[in-house]
Amino acid sequence: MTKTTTHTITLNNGVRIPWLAFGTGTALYGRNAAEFVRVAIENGITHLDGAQAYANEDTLGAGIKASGKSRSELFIVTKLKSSFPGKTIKQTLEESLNKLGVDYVDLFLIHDPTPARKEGKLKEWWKAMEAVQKEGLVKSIGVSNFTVQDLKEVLDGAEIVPAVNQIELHPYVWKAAEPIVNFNKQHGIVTASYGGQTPVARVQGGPIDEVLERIRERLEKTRGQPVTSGQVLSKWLLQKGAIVVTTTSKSERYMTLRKQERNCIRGFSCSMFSVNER
Ligand SMILES: NC(=O)C1=CN([C@@H]2O[C@H](COP(=O)(O)OP(=O)(O)OC[C@H]3O[C@@H](n4cnc5c(N)ncnc54)[C@H](O)[C@@H]3O)[C@@H](O)[C@H]2O)C=CC1
Ligand SMILES: O=CCc1c[nH]c2ccccc12
Repeated sequence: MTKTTTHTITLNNGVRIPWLAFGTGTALYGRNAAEFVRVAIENGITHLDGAQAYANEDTLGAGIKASGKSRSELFIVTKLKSSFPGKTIKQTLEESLNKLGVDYVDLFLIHDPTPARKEGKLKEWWKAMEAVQKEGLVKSIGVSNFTVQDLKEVLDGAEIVPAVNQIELHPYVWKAAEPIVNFNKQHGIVTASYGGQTPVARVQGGPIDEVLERIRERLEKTRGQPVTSGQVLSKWLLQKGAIVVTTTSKSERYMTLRKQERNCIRGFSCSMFSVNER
């Protein structure tokens, strides 16, 4: 039986969040995610990143059920959609819990601040997020795609500090992201990253390709085992103190978490992708 990942980062409320998350957006957006989720959990992944906007919370729930894991063994995340006409934030969450087949989620994020920012409702949305945590429908609340300005507005008067700010993070956005990562850290907010594989998955031939290949070759030589560029990028994220939210629609790419966990603890880079990933 694959050992589940135990490498975690501690949130500002003492909750421990597994460092590696399987995402059900992007490659799995609007698709049946059940089998991918089940295989991810079978490979030891316990942190599952979902969203109301991904149109697949029901199949995320099906994959969780098919995994046979107990609720307490998993860290389940969903995100508040940007528009919910005629509904309260609590009502959208209750719909998510029903689709996921769970009584609570471990982390509930505001997915995108844009609509609330435009309507001057960021504080109002955050108060509603605080309320659902107090009611026990979620263990932790956080945000996603928040700027420093958005965070300052929410923190002014907040009873609960966001536990997480999930943002796009990889070397190509570091100049813009660094101030947000630093602000997160200064305020006890854990940075979760998405898009971490962009330099190899979406922007080949970019300016870091050469240095990425030099690092990959050096690690492969010193470690005496195959190393992928994706693993180097994951390690870069870990060194920034970030949670790594990634995904794949090719379940054969999974590396067992035992190998990843062992490599991570040894300070080696880790990725969900097989060592044959190119
Ligand atoms: N909060 C938000 O607004 C957002 C959240 N997310 C979450 O993060 C998750 C992961 O986001 P991604 O951008 O997909 O993560 P990512 O940047 O880690 O990319 C993963 C994708 O890259 C592909 N890949 C990896 N290595 C590759 C290689 N060497 N060559 C070609 N392709 C390669 C994989 O097959 C997979 O489809 C999403 O599923 C979602 O759950 C994603 C975007 C926005
Ligand atoms: O999370 C993935 C990117 C994203 C941000 N907002 C939305 C809304 C609908 C689908 C995907 C996304």
